[in-house]
Amino acid sequence: MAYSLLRSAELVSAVGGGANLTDAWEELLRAHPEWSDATRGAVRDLTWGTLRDYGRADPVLRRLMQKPLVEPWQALLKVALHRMETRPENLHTLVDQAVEAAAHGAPGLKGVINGVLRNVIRQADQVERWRGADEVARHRHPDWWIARLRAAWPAEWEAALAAGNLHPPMALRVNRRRATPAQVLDAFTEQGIAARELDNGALLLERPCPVDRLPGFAEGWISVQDAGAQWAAQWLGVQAGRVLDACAAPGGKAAHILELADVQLTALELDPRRARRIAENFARLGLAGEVKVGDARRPAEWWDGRPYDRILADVPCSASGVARRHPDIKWLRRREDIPRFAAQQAEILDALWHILRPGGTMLYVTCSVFDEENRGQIARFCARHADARRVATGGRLEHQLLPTAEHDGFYYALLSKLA
Ligand SMILES: C[S@@+](CC[C@H](N)C(=O)[O-])C[C@H]1O[C@@H](n2cnc3c(N)ncnc32)[C@H](O)[C@@H]1O
Repeated sequence: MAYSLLRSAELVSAVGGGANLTDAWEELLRAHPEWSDATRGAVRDLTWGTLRDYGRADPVLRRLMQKPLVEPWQALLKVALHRMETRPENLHTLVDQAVEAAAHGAPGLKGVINGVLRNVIRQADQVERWRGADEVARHRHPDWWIARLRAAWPAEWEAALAAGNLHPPMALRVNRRRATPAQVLDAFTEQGIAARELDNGALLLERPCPVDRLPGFAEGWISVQDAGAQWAAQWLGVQAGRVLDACAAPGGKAAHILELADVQLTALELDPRRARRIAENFARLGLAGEVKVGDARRPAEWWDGRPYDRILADVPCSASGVARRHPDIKWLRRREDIPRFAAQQAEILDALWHILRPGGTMLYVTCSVFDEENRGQIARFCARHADARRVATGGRLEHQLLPTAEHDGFYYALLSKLA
């Protein structure tokens, strides 16, 4: 336990210093090929959990300490507090393990760490009151994030924040070229895997499960894809013709389109490393689509001059709708990042509009919950382009999916270009 606490503290501390969690985690795994599944699981759970618990430690540590410890020891306290709150059995053993974690790297801090954590145990009721009185600790999101959501969604914001703190659900997309949802569910039942079908055909697992234990995964029957992302192919409404997925990696939505319709699809991606993952996914699923590396803002560099019938613009965004999967997002994003994302999205949309044929449609998608990237973005786009018309999908002109227990947060709006 001491070892896992320390490794997790180092990761939490790295994210606090601006590191991307996925990159830092992969680097750590490469450095420790000897780790057992149990060690990997323990470090991951502690780290992801502590980061999901944004703001829970601060009001406590602020009151119990005169000044923060140097890193990673302040992060060690946060990891320990997370563990104490989520697994309140054997608290004293946990404190001993946290002290043990400090013993080698910072023996001089053993006393402070011991004192702070034992105070947390002694003053448990007070600790709860401090957390209850602190909005950030209550909602586990940055204050500016809470304020934006509350202003935009006065009735829904609290439920959306609470759902954003849950362990993410695991949903699957069924490759309709190879199987039906009923066939997949039958195969799951035989293996004792509980799942159910949602409105849009996505399968929601009762409990997340490693993909290699899922029957049909290796055969390309299914892919992991959040249920909220599985509206894209349906709402883009593809049957035939030329389709561009302009921001395509790792290729989940592009593959879904190819599973549903015989179209000529180009999957464009700016990052060459990520573009390779699109090709790998197409190969596993037995799909034929063209993969191109290029910048959606600069069609002159990669476009063949023939307009597209349909464009999917699943643009880079704050990823605020999927923060429970990447909890470092809550620590790394700043309020001033949102207008930067919005400007980049507008640039992509404007460039893509020129290569859409008159009469064609473009589906705008983000995994953001912020208006500036969503409703506001589309309103500004329509004000700039007199030939843009909004088209209803699923009976509505736009869909802001806020995170729930079933799906992540997404925004969708379909635009058609006047012929
Ligand atoms: C939200 S993700 C796309 C997810 C993908 N559609 C799927 O369903 O699997 C956005 C992607 O756009 C890429 N991207 C960012 N800026 C881009 C640009 N200017 N042109 C093309 N791709 C870009 C990012 O590297 C990232 O892979």
